[in-house]
Amino acid sequence: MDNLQSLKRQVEQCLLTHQPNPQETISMYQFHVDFYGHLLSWLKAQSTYPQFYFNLRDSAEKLCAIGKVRSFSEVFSANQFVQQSGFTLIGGLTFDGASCFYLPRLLFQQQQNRLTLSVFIDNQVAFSEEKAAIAPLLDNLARYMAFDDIHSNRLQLIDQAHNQAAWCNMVQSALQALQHTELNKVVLANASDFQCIPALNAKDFLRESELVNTHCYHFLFAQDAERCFVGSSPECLYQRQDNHLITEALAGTAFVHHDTQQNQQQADWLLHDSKNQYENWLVVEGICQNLKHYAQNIDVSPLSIKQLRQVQHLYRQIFVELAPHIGDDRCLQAIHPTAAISGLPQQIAIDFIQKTEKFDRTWYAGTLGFISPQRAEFCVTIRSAIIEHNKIRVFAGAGIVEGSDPLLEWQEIERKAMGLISLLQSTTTQ
Ligand SMILES: C=C(O[C@H]1C=CC=C(C(=O)O)[C@@H]1O)C(=O)O
Ligand SMILES: [Mg+2]
Repeated sequence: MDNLQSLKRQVEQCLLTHQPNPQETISMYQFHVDFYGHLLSWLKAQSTYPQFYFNLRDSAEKLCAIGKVRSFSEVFSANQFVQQSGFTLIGGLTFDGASCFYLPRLLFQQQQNRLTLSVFIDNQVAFSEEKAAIAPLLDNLARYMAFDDIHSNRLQLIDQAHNQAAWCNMVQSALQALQHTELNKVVLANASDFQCIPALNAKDFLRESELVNTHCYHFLFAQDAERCFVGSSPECLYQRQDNHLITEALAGTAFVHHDTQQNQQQADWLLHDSKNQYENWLVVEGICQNLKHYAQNIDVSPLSIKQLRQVQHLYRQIFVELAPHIGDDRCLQAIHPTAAISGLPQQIAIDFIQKTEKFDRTWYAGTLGFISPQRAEFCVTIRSAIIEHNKIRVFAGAGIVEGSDPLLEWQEIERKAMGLISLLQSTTTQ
């Protein structure tokens, strides 16, 4: 018997015997099975929202969730709930810092081929209502939907928040601000809207991205059936195990060449280029400044290179020993948004972005991940897109510092966007 069928039976059985315990506001039931399917193919067959998928960059671990039992619009209360209940919350922060954390109805955690399903039941709601809410999820629990090939889907560029000329003007005004104000760095971004024929399924798209955009986090967050935020990001906001936190500065970019020798030359150039070194160092400085009040110790690794499919980046890890009782609410608020996506000084950069960019970043350059009592992990939601019916909006940004060349920064954002766009056939370029 398929293992999801067996999971479904176990959950059904459990609901038959569930006795709401007045001491327990929320009950959690956990089930374990071997699993050889793909959680995105399972998610594709589900019709309950919100939907969440998080494939971790540095380990063979995936989280996948549907439905919602509790939500938290403040990180403080989200963290408090995690500490008190011991449950895992998923979600994150938009670029602007709006918080969206929740306890899902069903949470799958996959480690290699081992799958754990947690089912949450709210004891503050009549059990008959809970059963009625869970029934449609149970109906679909053992279902998958095969992935469709997306290679023949065609993309046509229909609009851009900033075309090349407008982008260059925007970078020029940032360069002026760098000269005449306290601003040291600002990360500017663009949004490109494509029509996709036929309409694109976000799960097919992310599956394709997982296959080729390796060494990345892969994430999907759909609050409803209308639109879905997806992406494959190389950047970790932080990972925490007890009071050991690792964060990073990923900033400074060169293209990737197919020729190995030329690629190595690019990497060598990037490692020694002062503009890119400065772009990266400001991220380290921003993170260290913001974390110093919460840390007992901070160590910064030497510069290295993170190679991706289209671009390569300067990369430093930052190892932090947190002071006692510092929760993920403080960590998130201290680290997000880093100077890799906002700039430095942080508030001046954010103000500049808000008055200059002609689109709303929403979840682009935000963060998604999970919080549990022992561990937490979040990625920075760059290299991302919003898929809405037959439209896809792709985001890409670049750090502007003294010495930035507007046209080179344009090429940089276009190349970053290619990480996702190249998964489909692009028929128009501007
Ligand atoms: C803001 C983005 O990239 C950041 C991460 C790595 C390198 C960057 C850069 O070199 O400009 C950016 O700071 C993006 O991809 O949208
Ligand atoms: Mg750059």
